[in-house]
Amino acid sequence: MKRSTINQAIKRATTFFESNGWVLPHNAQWDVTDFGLGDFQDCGLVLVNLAEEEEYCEKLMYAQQNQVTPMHCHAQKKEDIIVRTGAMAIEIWKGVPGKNTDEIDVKITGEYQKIKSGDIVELKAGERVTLTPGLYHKFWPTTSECIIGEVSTANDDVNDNFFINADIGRYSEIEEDEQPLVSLLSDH
Ligand SMILES: O=C(CO)[C@@H](O)[C@H](O)CO
Repeated sequence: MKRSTINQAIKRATTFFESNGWVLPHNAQWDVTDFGLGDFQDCGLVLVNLAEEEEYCEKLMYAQQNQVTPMHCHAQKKEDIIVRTGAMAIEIWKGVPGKNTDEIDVKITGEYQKIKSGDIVELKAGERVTLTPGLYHKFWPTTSECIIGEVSTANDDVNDNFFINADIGRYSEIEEDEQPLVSLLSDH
């Protein structure tokens, strides 16, 4: 991924965060990824790790319409994915996508709902979904821009992301075509 694309994504996310009243700490831990696929606009995510503790983690994320965070699950992490501004869709599977279309009980905005494995759940600002370990998920904004929160148990992006697409690498290789605006989590 080009450093210029990363810089531009950070500028755009910052503008949208600010215009929606989200103030970041001076030492914000930025993480921008195209998941190693080289097509950031279609498959990418901007993340800021707000708190990363042994017991819990909080992130703020930004994506544009139809920019997908690809299908993955976590073996350890339980997370709430929360729409802060805008709206998004999230596809949820009980196990490996396509294999199981059973009904599953998923907590949506604090209340269990029965959905079919593989269903796409639409969430608008203020709404959240609780993803337990093993639930595969893929999400994308349905509005031009979207701020997405994540509150979870311990986060380990190096060892606890299991993507369906074997070509995916969680952190992108960076092509240094201009000076970094900020250093990313993956830079150190
Ligand atoms: O868990 C999520 C989204 O479900 C993010 O925190 C990961 O960083 C994506 O790889």
